[in-house]
Amino acid sequence: MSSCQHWAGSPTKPDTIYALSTSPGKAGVAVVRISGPDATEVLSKMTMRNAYEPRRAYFRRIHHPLTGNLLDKGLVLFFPGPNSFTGEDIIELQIHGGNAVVKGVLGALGSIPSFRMAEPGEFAKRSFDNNKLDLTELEGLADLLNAETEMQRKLALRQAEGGLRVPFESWRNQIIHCMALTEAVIDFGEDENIEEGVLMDVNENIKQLRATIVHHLDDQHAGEIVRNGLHIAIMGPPNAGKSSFLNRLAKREAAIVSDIPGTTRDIVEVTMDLQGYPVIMSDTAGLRISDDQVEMEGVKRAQARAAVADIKICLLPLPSLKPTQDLNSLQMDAMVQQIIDDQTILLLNKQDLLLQDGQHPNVTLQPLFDHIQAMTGAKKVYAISCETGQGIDSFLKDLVQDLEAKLRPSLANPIIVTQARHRQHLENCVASMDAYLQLPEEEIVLGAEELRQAANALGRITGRIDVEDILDALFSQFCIGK
Ligand SMILES: Nc1nc2c(ncn2[C@@H]2O[C@H](COP(=O)(O)OP(=O)(O)OP(=O)(O)O)[C@@H](O)[C@H]2O)c(=O)[nH]1
Ligand SMILES: [K+]
Ligand SMILES: [Mg+2]
Repeated sequence: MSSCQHWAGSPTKPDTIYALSTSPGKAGVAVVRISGPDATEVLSKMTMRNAYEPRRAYFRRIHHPLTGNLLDKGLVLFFPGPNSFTGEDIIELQIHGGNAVVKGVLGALGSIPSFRMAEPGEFAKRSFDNNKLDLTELEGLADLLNAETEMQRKLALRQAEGGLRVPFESWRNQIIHCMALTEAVIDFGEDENIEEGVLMDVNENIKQLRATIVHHLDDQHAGEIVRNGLHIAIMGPPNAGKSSFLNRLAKREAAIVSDIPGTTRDIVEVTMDLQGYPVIMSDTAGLRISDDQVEMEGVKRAQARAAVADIKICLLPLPSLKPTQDLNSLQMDAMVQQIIDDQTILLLNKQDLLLQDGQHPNVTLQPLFDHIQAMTGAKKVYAISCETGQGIDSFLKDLVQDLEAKLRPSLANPIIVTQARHRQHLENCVASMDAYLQLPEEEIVLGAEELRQAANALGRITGRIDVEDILDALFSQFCIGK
């Protein structure tokens, strides 16, 4: 047995890292990934063979690299750097997914001095450090691992494949080119070495680029909505059936339902997949003035949630609106009315009670709809029943249709902002370009500085500039082995 000397780390040589890349727990197959300078060496030792062709699977006995004990049998693959995920040599061991097998293999790798267990996201970090992926691609990869709905998956995949890196880097290069031309004019003046009209061309380029970026920012926040979920708040007076509504959509008893007004206090959130759109639906406390301090805190939270929601749904108990009586006598609670705006959808609930009454089975609700819409300024009105489910499908159908109409054009755009971070830097970039365009020609030195700022803003998105703080936050989202 050769001594451990071979494996000794050195200050210049990075550690070889390893991790279980599949989920821990009993499974048919477990994948262990190894990346770093000693990866190929350990493959030879563990399989007692050399000469592996890249990216081919070999069925091998897998031994402890130091003691030679047999650990398992499985497939091994070799991905030579730099054309691997991390840019380093990578070995993948596909072993049996039993706890003891995995523990044995990880333990064996851990016994090698230059080897250590990877930190969460460390494979991805190495790939970034070796310029295999930029920051937007890494973010896309993280989003892909977190994707819950079809839309999220598509968007994340597009970004992980360089959908943002390519255009953002090209924009940045254009600005840098403009900046270089500007600096040439500063250094040499407009003498014979510099073509005439250079600054005019620069201005024209910057104007066009500015228009392009502004166009991309005008996107209804479609990418951010798909990535983070659409926030819908359910509001209304006590006992309107808000919690019943949430439960019906969630298809489970997520919130407590009772005939006691003031049942819900805390906000109850349910995430759901609405035809590929991720939605975060919040049930809130019934709006009313109460002596109960806890209930009032719930009402405060409801109002705060309404203020930040993308869509507000207000439930009202339909029987209480007395649809057969004189509509002009209709009164609405001030607190409820206050929360309704032109983006609010009104759902008049408990329609079943109206029909059950038998007194007015054929009553048309249209005059009531029109009246209440005019009175509140709401966007749309529907009659529903959480008891029978009546009307809920047609409401949902319209909701998805509206959503599609609003978001689809932006989602079809290949360059789509998916994070507030991107938006912020793009806005900064536009602001610097504006500052540049407003400067008189004599202020060319300041102008060059503005262009530098504009380029830096884009560099921050792709991770060319000031990345450490973002990286720490990002890599901590990855699990170990990614
Ligand atoms: N008949 C009938 N009863 C309903 C319907 N929706 C809800 N209810 C009943 O109305 C009562 C109140 O329902 P909840 O869902 O607790 O109402 P809420 O708006 O969440 O009430 P708070 O949390 O107290 O504000 C319960 O007894 C429900 O069973 C409906 O469509 N038809
Ligand atoms: K209730
Ligand atoms: Mg409730």
